[in-house]
Amino acid sequence: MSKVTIIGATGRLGSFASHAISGIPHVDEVMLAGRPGREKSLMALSHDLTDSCAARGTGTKITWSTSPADYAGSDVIVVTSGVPRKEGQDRTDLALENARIIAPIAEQIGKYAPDAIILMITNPVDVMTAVALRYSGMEPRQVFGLGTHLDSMRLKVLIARYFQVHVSEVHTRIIGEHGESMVPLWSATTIGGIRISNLPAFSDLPMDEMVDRVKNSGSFIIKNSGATVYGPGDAIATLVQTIIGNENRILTVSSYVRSEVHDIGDTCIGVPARINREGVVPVSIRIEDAELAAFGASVEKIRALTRNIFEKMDELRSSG
Ligand SMILES: NC(=O)C1=CN([C@@H]2O[C@H](COP(=O)(O)OP(=O)(O)OC[C@H]3O[C@@H](n4cnc5c(N)ncnc54)[C@H](O)[C@@H]3O)[C@@H](O)[C@H]2O)C=CC1
Ligand SMILES: O=C([O-])CC(=O)C(=O)O
Repeated sequence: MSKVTIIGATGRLGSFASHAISGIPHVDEVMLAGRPGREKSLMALSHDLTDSCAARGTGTKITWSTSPADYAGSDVIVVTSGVPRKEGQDRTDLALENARIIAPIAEQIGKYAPDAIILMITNPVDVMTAVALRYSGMEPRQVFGLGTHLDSMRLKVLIARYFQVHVSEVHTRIIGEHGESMVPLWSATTIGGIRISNLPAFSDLPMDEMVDRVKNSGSFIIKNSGATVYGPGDAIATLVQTIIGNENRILTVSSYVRSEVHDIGDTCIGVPARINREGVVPVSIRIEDAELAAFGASVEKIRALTRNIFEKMDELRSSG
């Protein structure tokens, strides 16, 4: 029996992610969670998703709750609660506002579902993963964020199109911040198992344009359609399936890094990590000098922002 809870389920991303998760094999229950006052919306969504499961012929049970006590028994808890950015904003602009929303949610998860695995989505996702880790009191392996998994998928599609190959032939990773300082690992990019730099077309590859397109993907979609929904929603479902199916895949997610990448760490940031039912553990890697310098800068940026948010949260709490 597997139960997956989505906190923030009435939101644009939360509702589509709930739909995607309800189709994962061996997910028996999807619980839609939200704040008191959202009962009608949660109930209506649960009816709609139940109809969807009936139409797809799946037996997934859809439940809903506004009580954190009902987080109990969850194997995975996906958190999408919080404010999304508006056109012109950077994800980091949301840090304090969303930390104030995520901290109490994380405390309730730590209280009622201390054995669950938390998948953090709320932006800025690296900082919110650290907030969830701190306030849930859970172990680092139990708390991770969507990180640069979606960015890696966005880059993968661009590379596949350029080389006119099926996406499954491309392996690539973006590490670091889910944001401006993200770092593409061209040294870890292969096509059909061949390192990309060994292919003749590599010298003409518009690498900077491709990375800019990935960096601007979220803001482009938000500007023109209001929110990113299907890309992150299906990426969330992939991660949930990897946990529930105990798949041991290595995906690039925001995880607490100690020393796995050239001893740089003490922050939550996007790195390759092994994911299974026990949770998420970063994989030790060595990368090229230029990539390392960029990753170091990205870690410093996120570590400084995270510390700043922790200090502000401490001040807010001590002033009542
Ligand atoms: N990491 C990633 O790749 C992605 C992250 N996101 C992030 O996910 C979050 C949600 O995005 P959307 O679903 O588009 O937003 P939305 O506005 O449609 O939904 C927000 C959800 O949060 C809840 N919420 C808002 N304020 C709250 C509060 N004070 N306490 C408790 N719950 C509250 C709302 O009830 C709603 O369920 C944003 O922070 C967004 O930036 C979105 C897409 C991709
Ligand atoms: O861009 C945003 O704010 C939402 C997000 O993180 C993404 O889709 O990459």
